[in-house]
Amino acid sequence: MTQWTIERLGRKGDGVAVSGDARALASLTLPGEVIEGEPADGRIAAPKILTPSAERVKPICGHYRACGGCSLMHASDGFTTRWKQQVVEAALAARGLSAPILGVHTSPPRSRRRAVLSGRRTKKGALLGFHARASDVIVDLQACHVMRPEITAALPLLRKLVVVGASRSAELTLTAIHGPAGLDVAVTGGKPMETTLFQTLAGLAEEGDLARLDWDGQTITRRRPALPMGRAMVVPPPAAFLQATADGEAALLAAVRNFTKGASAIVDLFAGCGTFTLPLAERASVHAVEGLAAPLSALDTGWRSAGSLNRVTTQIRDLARNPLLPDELNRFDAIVIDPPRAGAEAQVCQIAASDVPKIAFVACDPVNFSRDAQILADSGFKMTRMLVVDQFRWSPHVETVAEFIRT
Ligand SMILES: C[S@@+](CC[C@H](N)C(=O)[O-])C[C@H]1O[C@@H](n2cnc3c(N)ncnc32)[C@H](O)[C@@H]1O
Repeated sequence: MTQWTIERLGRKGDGVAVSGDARALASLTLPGEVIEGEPADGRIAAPKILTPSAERVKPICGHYRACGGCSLMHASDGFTTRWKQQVVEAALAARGLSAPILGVHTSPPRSRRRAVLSGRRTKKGALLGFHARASDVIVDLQACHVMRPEITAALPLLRKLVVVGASRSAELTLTAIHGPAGLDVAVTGGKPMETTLFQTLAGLAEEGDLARLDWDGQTITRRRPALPMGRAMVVPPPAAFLQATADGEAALLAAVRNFTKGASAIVDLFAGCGTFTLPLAERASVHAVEGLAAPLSALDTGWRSAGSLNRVTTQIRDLARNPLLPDELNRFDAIVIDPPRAGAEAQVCQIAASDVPKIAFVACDPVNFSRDAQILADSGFKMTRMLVVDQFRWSPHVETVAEFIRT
């Protein structure tokens, strides 16, 4: 058997194992550990740990070895916090950038309010859970330490949905969101709706006391699954993007409020359902721009029913193909931008050419964020401070919110 030493963790949390000139990835390992194993396709699937790291802890979840939902549960919280901060610092340093990091905000266990699960029918019933590591096999989940307990408690009900609604070959995607009204479940990839299936689904929605059940676009609403966004209440479209934990959202929002302090006209780019727009409208007018019509419509309805907020306007626009131009941006005194993982290169180039004095930049991919940050730095913006936010505890994901000020 070959012995390897783990040099560091790669971006997806796997150990980079080194033996002489050879390199391979080894899951569930930590830097400095000596392991034994043979690689296949560049990966040591089941490494034997010969010298464990002092940062190694016993994973608290019985599914951990198999389930791909988590990949850093074998590391101490202190290690993971430092590692996530280093991931951000290294991505920035690769572009010659740095900024004071105000801290790392980590969401507590069992706080994930939005979970995307996979389901498949079997001869005996159904499999429901996350995929196994680097595999399309579903690990049947009985317990979970990341999701809110209300979602975990609903797993038997969700499994029933898979049994009645999945055809043998297809895999269902079930998005479960927990909010003040209860559970909001959206299923895609299911059998086509017909009368008997509708009656069964309505019965299951009642049995599980679901607030809403959406089946490939057909919706059973028992209660409106409204979520607070500042003083407004918003009913997001089924399976809508939301910040993964309420606690992480609060940390991001506090930073966004702080970084846009004093602005009276704000543009919120990639606005979604209004996570930032509606709270910011308590003290400024906000123009919300987003590529999808449904979340913007939910945002607008939430703003209208809240009543007492400043003016909010909305615009559906593809900001990758058709970014807001400098002339359009210059009527605002602050920009909030929260793009998807790919970042916002096209939009950031236009911001760089504008006169807007400050930006609150929320990002979920440190490498793409660093590319965009460099464009801003090259055009005279200074990255003055940032916060690292870890809403995906025990996973390699890391988010940031940064302040940019034009110098
Ligand atoms: C990371 S989410 C942020 C949403 C919102 N700021 C929030 O915190 O809930 C990114 C948003 O960008 C939108 N989006 C993705 N690609 C887009 C594009 N090319 N143009 C405009 N919006 C886009 C998505 O629909 C999604 O709402």
